[in-house]
Amino acid sequence: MAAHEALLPLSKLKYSTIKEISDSGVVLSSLPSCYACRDPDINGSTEILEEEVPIIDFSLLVGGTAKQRAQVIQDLGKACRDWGFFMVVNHDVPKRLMETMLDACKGFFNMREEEKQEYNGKHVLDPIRHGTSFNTSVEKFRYWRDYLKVFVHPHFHSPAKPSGFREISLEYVTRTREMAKELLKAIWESLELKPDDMEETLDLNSCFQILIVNLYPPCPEPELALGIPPHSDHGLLTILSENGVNGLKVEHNGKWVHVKPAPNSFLVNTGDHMEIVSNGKYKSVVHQAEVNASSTRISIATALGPSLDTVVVPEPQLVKHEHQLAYNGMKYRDFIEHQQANPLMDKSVLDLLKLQK
Ligand SMILES: O=C(O)CCC(=O)C(=O)O
Ligand SMILES: [Fe+2]
Repeated sequence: MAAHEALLPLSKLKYSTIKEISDSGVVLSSLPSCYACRDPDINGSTEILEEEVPIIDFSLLVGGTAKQRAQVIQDLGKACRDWGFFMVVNHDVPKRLMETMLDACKGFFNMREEEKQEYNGKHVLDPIRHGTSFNTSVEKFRYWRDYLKVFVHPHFHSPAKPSGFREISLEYVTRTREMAKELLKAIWESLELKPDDMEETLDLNSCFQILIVNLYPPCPEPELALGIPPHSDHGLLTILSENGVNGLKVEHNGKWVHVKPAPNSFLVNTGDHMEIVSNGKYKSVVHQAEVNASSTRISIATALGPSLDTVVVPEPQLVKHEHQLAYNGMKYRDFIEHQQANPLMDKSVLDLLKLQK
């Protein structure tokens, strides 16, 4: 890329993905203007909080004594109330599976652009989508990120290539779904709701699960760009792992916290549907992904929600206690479509459902 291409506006950019830019072999001395989505004078001054995120020991939840399980449920409740975010350690997803899944994801992004493009530019509810930024048809700027999004439950989908991706991703999403369901059950209990009601209320047998793989290649001026802008996730819980390169920031008490996960841990955040079903007791957490100048970051997010046809409303028991209904419901499919078809921004769809307090 010639030096002057760094100044080109979006409409003139000849590369379609970040991977293509970084593979082109030209060293970018500055960021192409269409990726300069933030003003360092403003963003540089947002306060960063150095705080440890809550840690949940999964082994004590599923294999501990009754007392230990009760303590983890209490800790989960506190993490959801105070943060909407926690790190899960001692889980039962094999380390080897986490590693092979990362390799399979690298394999996908390393395929030729023409092979990946088979999945480009389709409807936001298509079961397999590869793309760049978030939604380039509605964005003013681009984000420094390529993605692969795959619907994996109740119907499992997978790109046909690279070889092995289907088998590995099936195992990965199955194991992470089982873990997410255990966490959901415990969170439900922390709200003092009956666990038996959860499956039915959220139609979890047909729960919607999506796999999102994010690729963030090194960026020439990372302080001007973003991988993903501040947003909340649409589901109940999102389970995230990464390739050892940090970049996630979560909002906590009005400030940003850099998250540095322990090796082999999962990062878990509450989504908009957790906020709705809990009648606002457990808020979905706003988070963003930063990029850096030296290393490629890959994150693997898998989000679990109710079934696509469910209209989640606040649990009646919680409304009774708090004497006020805080949210309207919306069919989950419509909620997702709305979020994916518009610029990604904080809690924009959830805000539509909020009732005046
Ligand atoms: O890459 C990350 O750390 C965050 C990804 C994310 O927020 C998402 O995929 O919704
Ligand atoms: Fe997210």
